Amino acid sequence: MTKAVVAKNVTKKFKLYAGQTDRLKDLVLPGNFGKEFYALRNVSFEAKQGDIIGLVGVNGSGKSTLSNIIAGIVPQTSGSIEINGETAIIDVSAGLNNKLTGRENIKLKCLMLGFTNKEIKKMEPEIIEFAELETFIDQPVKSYSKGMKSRLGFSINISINPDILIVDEALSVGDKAFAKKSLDKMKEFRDSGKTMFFVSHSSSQIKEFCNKALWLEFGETKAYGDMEDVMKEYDAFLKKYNKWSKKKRAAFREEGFKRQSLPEKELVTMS
Ligand SMILES: Nc1ncnc2c1ncn2[C@@H]1O[C@H](COP(=O)(O)OP(=O)(O)OP(=O)(O)O)[C@@H](O)[C@H]1O
Repeated sequence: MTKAVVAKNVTKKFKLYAGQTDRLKDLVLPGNFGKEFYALRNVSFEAKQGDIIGLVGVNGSGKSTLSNIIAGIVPQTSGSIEINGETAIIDVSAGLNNKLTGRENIKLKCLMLGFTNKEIKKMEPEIIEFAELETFIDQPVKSYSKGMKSRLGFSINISINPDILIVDEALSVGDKAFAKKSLDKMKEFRDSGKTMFFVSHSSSQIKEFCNKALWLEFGETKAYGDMEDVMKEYDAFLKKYNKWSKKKRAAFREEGFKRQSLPEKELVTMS
């Protein structure tokens, strides 16, 4: 079967600065100011065409960073990622232009993807109807609520029918009815044999929806493979994690954060 995405040792480093002075020094002076921080480290996986992959992990584990790299929004620092096909990302901040109206945003996004004016005119009513924005579509997006923006972003990105769809917590905003409608639309997309990455804090959504899962912990791969195997392990971890005291959770995060700040050569393989 065709490979949709092949990631090899994908690593994303950010620089953390103690303050603005450090940031400026790092820009203009020789030497190294600020502290390197690994948002992702050596993440490798293969997704076949038609795979629906759930990205799981506690807050800050690197799910959004990986989503943005797969979508081509941010580059990785090292490692490689091969993407076979057109990607689109749906996330709560949706990448909409606030100064433009809803309708202009639809046009802009579709033009950027190479659709013709005729094709856009045909797609437009469907996008507006799905987003339930008929009355507001000619208002600037800056006047929209978070839920309205998220509905518009969802509707545009699913309608352009990409080969690979990345959905980052898109169902967490807005009302239940829209979440259900979106999930149904995503099922249609899945059943047409497309590839999808699905970030959700809801284990049950991942279980309902995905055939594979990638569990990230502090930017590293904790497990990847068959959804049932990975989710069994992840749910067992969550059960344990949720019972921990605040202090124990903070210590766990502190330990992880320390590890994410370690240079590659000092890293010992995670158990
Ligand atoms: N631009 C940035 N500069 C510095 N650090 C960043 C940047 N973007 C993300 N990070 C850090 O990288 C780590 C991974 O963040 P990311 O948002 O990918 O995690 P996540 O698993 O999606 O989290 P959540 O579930 O809370 O959305 C976090 O520690 C975050 O603070």
